Amino acid sequence: MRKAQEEVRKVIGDKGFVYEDDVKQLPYLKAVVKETMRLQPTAPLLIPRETTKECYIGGYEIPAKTVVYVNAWAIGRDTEVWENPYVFIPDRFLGSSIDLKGNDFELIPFGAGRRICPGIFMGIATVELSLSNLLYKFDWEMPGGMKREDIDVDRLVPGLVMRMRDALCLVPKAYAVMGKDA
Ligand code: HEM
Repeated sequence: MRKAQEEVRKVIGDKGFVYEDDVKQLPYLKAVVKETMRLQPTAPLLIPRETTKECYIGGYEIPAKTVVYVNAWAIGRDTEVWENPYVFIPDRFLGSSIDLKGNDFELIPFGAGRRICPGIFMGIATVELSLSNLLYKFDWEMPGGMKREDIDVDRLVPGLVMRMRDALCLVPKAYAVMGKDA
């Protein structure tokens, strides 16, 4: 978090607010978003699909009208694709051409192909913009007595959409930004 925060505060300076156009100057923050979506894709099994006709996937015969799930969560943790897949390393995306747009099948939190999420650009922009402003404007601390080890990001409520079982509560401390919009 500290590295992403330093980046955004350095790039935005005293401007007072991070705007959509500024985000392209925040490669580390973008890498943090990708790395988060790799490890914790919002829809771990995407949206179920049904085959319209018999087909073969990876050598397996799939009859017509079969419901198929694509496990984006498992792909994001595949040891054959990712080095140290269980470790949160945003730097792996710096200088890498892997994006979120469904071109790179090892990272598909928005799906891929004809039924890819049509809200992908709005989704990415919303996450990047809100995260960058939250890091720009506030310092974040654990609530009294809580330690990093007390947070288990893999303790989840099962469902179509991934959500932590224990809500993550952090304490914001306003950071003085001396800008026109502050
Ligand atoms: C971070 C934000 C978002 C994430 C992670 C996300 C993720 C996804 C995923 C994984 C799918 C299934 C794709 C597939 O099966 O290949 C999907 C489908 C869809 N998403 Fe999103 N989405 C996000 C934001 C949005 C927004 C902002 C909208 C609309 C404004 C939207 C509208 C839809 C719709 C309508 C579908 C169904 C598409 C279809 O089946 O043809 N999503 N999304």
